Amino acid sequence: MRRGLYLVTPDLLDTDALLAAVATVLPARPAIVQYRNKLADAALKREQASRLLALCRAAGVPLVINDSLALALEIGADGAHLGRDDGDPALARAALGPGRILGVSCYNEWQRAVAGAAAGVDYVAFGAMFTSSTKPDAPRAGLDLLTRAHRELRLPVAAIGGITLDNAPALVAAGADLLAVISDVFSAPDPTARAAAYAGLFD
Ligand SMILES: Cc1ncc(COP(=O)(O)OP(=O)(O)O)c(N)n1
Ligand SMILES: Cc1nc(C(=O)O)sc1CCOP(=O)(O)O
Ligand SMILES: [Mg+2]
Repeated sequence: MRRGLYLVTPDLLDTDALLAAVATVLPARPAIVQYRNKLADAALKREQASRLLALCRAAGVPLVINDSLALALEIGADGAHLGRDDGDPALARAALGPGRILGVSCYNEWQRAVAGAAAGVDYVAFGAMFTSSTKPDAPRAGLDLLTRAHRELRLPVAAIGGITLDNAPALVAAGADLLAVISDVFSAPDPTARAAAYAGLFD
């Protein structure tokens, strides 16, 4: 897995608008795109995820599905991202096989990262690193968790929550390999340039 920007999609119900938004940032070669939509129903999620998969495949960028291992398997996505209520990572690893990406949310809990590593995940994610307008009530995680995970787990470390181009260098310095971002890229005046600037942090 490459280090770099980990783009998470905004909650758009207009599928053409969603695809256009992601197409705009793919030239910046994000390390991963995650399909996340908290507003869509199951049928719309299936349609959006399938069309995003085709788009990301054409660009050579892996697409990971948030919340649903079943949807990831159904559409043949490149992986799944599981939160606290999204199932057992060890079972997900077995279902995905070794070749696809599995990530877990660890919030501010070190033990979740240790358990994820034991279950064979491909990355562990900590957050919220900063106050997030997308998820204002997310508990905050310290930079020390990134550093500890970088030192003690042989896994890529993702950071999420309130990340901006201004605070991102501190996360990379602390040990983050992946910067998971929604609003700072998709709400930027020039999302392509903003995504490229994130990629530049890993040169
Ligand atoms: C890379 C990454 N890290 C954490 C999350 C949060 O996942 P989760 O806890 O399942 O919360 P929701 O995203 O479903 O609101 C994530 N999506 N991606
Ligand atoms: C989806 C999500 N999960 C978080 C966590 O802390 O687990 S924070 C978050 C929102 C990320 O969006 P933005 O880049 O706009 O802050
Ligand atoms: Mg989730």
